[in-house]
Amino acid sequence: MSTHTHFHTFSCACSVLEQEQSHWILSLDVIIMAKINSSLQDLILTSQEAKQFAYSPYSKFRVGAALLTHDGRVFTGCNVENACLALGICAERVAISKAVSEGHREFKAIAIASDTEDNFISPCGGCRQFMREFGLQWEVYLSKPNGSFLKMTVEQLLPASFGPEDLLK
Ligand SMILES: O=c1ccn([C@H]2C[C@H](O)[C@@H](CO)O2)c(=O)[nH]1
Ligand SMILES: [Zn+2]
Repeated sequence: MSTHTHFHTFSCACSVLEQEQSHWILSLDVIIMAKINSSLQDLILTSQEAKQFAYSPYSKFRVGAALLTHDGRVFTGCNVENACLALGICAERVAISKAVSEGHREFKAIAIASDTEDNFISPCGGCRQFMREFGLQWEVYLSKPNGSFLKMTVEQLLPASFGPEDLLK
């Protein structure tokens, strides 16, 4: 009898512990998600800040990008146009080139910002290929000025692509 009571008490304590544990795990999940969301918001905000430096006197179309590396560094870029119009370069390629030129080739995500309110700013075909060079499974955040975004992978943006592996065959 006493063993049973003891067992009962123990199992009660156990289920309370389990509940507490799952509560903590849930809370931790919420904290982790909140952290991921806030760092994502940060990345989008950083791309909006980078947009301020856009040199786009010809198109008057400002674009900013913020690239997050595997080791947590962020490289920014803006579009840089030229009187020889064809020489202009996109924000995304500036950010990627800045990172690569400082030894970073592994990327987690890139956020892109423009002033367009009606649609999520989408990277041009050239930039998609430029991103693809450094992997297919990383994230591209196409954003609007209000901070809303569309999340896509490089592969979704450039399916059936040609890449560095194809040259090794
Ligand atoms: O995703 C994009 C789309 C456009 N542009 C630039 C190129 C050009 O300077 C201007 C108008 O196309 O915007 C970017 O930098 N990134
Ligand atoms: Zn581009």
